[in-house]
Amino acid sequence: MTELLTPDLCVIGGGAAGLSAAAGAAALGVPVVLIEKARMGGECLNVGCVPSKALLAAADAAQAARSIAPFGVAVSRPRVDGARVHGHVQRVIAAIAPNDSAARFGAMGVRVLAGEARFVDRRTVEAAGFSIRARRFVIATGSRPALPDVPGLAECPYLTNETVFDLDAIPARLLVLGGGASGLELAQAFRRLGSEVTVIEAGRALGRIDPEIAAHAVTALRRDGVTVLENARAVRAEHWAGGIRVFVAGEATAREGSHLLVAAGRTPVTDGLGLEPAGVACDGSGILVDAGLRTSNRRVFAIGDCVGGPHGGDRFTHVANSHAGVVLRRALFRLPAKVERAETPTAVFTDPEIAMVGVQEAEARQAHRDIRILRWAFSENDRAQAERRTEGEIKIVTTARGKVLGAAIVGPHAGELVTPWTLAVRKGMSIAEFRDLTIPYPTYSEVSRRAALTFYADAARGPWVGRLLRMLRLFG
Ligand SMILES: Cc1cc2nc3c(=O)[nH]c(=O)nc-3n(C[C@H](O)[C@H](O)[C@H](O)COP(=O)(O)OP(=O)(O)OC[C@H]3O[C@@H](n4cnc5c(N)ncnc54)[C@H](O)[C@@H]3O)c2cc1C
Ligand SMILES: NC(=O)c1ccc[n+]([C@@H]2O[C@H](COP(=O)([O-])OP(=O)(O)OC[C@H]3O[C@@H](n4cnc5c(N)ncnc54)[C@H](O)[C@@H]3O)[C@@H](O)[C@H]2O)c1
Repeated sequence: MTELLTPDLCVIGGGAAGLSAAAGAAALGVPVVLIEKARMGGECLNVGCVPSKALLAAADAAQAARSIAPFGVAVSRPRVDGARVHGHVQRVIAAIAPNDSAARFGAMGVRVLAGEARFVDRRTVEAAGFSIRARRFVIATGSRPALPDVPGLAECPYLTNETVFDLDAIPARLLVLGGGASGLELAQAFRRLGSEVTVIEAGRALGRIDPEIAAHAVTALRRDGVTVLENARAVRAEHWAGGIRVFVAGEATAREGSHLLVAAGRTPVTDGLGLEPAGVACDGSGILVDAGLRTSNRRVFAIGDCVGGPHGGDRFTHVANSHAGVVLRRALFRLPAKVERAETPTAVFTDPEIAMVGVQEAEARQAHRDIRILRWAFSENDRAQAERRTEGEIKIVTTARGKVLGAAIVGPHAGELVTPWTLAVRKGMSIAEFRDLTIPYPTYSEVSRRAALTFYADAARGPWVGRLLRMLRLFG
């Protein structure tokens, strides 16, 4: 017989989204049940952000050793030990895992159930031998790697983000299918760890990023020795004794690799959830929600990677976290909260790093009659020169009157540098706020102020400034 639980909130999925929702509710003293069928921490901790950034850190260390001579320091050529790199990645996961553990959430007051959850009707979920009849439900079941429709691919041995971090040897020749954030981060990491890498991308690499900004990163990958094929649609894949071959439209010879990594987008996890008896609508893009993340069943919300439709598709951990905040305000406090997508920054952790927030140039030109583009190059930044990290630029989009619409940065610490611009977009701030800031010297943050100052460069040389200065001279 199943035991009945009647919490205020039942959260399905213990990844970034579900954990944030459960922790926030528990902090308010709300009775919560959290159901996770696999590993607590979900994708980000186990097979996403954390292992990929740990792998990139190892790769950057190897690259730093290779690039050390101009500093006047000599070391022998780095030797990469795949098994020890794997050990490093797993130890980073293990160091963070206690934060997401069932024990920690139990101590917060969350009732954690290990099992697969399924709706049996509009108000009841079953899992791990329990029936859960909650006031509100939050679906946070995430996404899985999509397998593109390429003949032969399904029959080939291929890696995805779910298996690539299990490798304890560096692949000799890695083919990467997909040139999005996953594909390029991992391509650069494996190249710097010693693999020969070819990226096969059907459209433009980093196609979601402002093209000028993306070009810096793609050029840097090519300089590292990664072959990046753009407008290259994979049309067939085959497995042979020597590895894997991928045929690209318009190319006579196949690309060959010892390993193939598929990083070609995501599919929401909705199967087996009982969405039909729950009265929750979904389509191929994910669970359909309103701007406040409520599904077609008013008691049920969806957050994180599983969200589809016009309010979904931003598949990032920080988006999952902010979704959780919206749902807690709506479900617990009944406040009219909604997702503010324009204020959401994104970052890609290639070297040089990329970060963006708000409206980018192409979109701003469509929406506004007159815009200003402000830039500053990292090669004009003293700290960047001192550290020999001069690749990249900051690009700010404002209205003609200087209201900040968006920012895109490619260069060292871009992911950190984007935060004041996120605030500016959120608060509708003027570029004057950056002009008037005092920033410690020498820091990378100075690129933000220097870009802002260019807004006034023409005005400073304008005739009225000269007239004003001549008039002030009359007073002594
Ligand atoms: C290689 C890679 C690198 C990434 N790097 C970054 C990055 O640097 N920064 C960033 O912001 N984002 C990054 N992301 C994206 C980020 O990992 C995801 O956006 C985020 O993890 C989504 O969180 P989620 O909670 O929605 O889903 P998930 O983390 O997938 O969690 C869903 C959980 O639900 C569970 N579940 C599913 N169905 C059921 C069920 N029926 N019953 C019970 N449990 C269930 C699953 O087991 C899973 O644990 C990266 C992704 C990849 C692939
Ligand atoms: N730094 C970060 O925040 C970070 C890092 C990695 C992943 N992520 C998230 O994870 C999600 C998945 O990333 P992703 O890179 O897999 O997806 P993506 O959708 O960003 O990129 C997939 C790429 O694969 C290409 N592609 C698809 N089918 C193809 C084919 N047959 N031949 C050639 N190319 C093909 C697409 O054109 C696309 O450019 C993204 O939503 C992203 O938000 C975030």
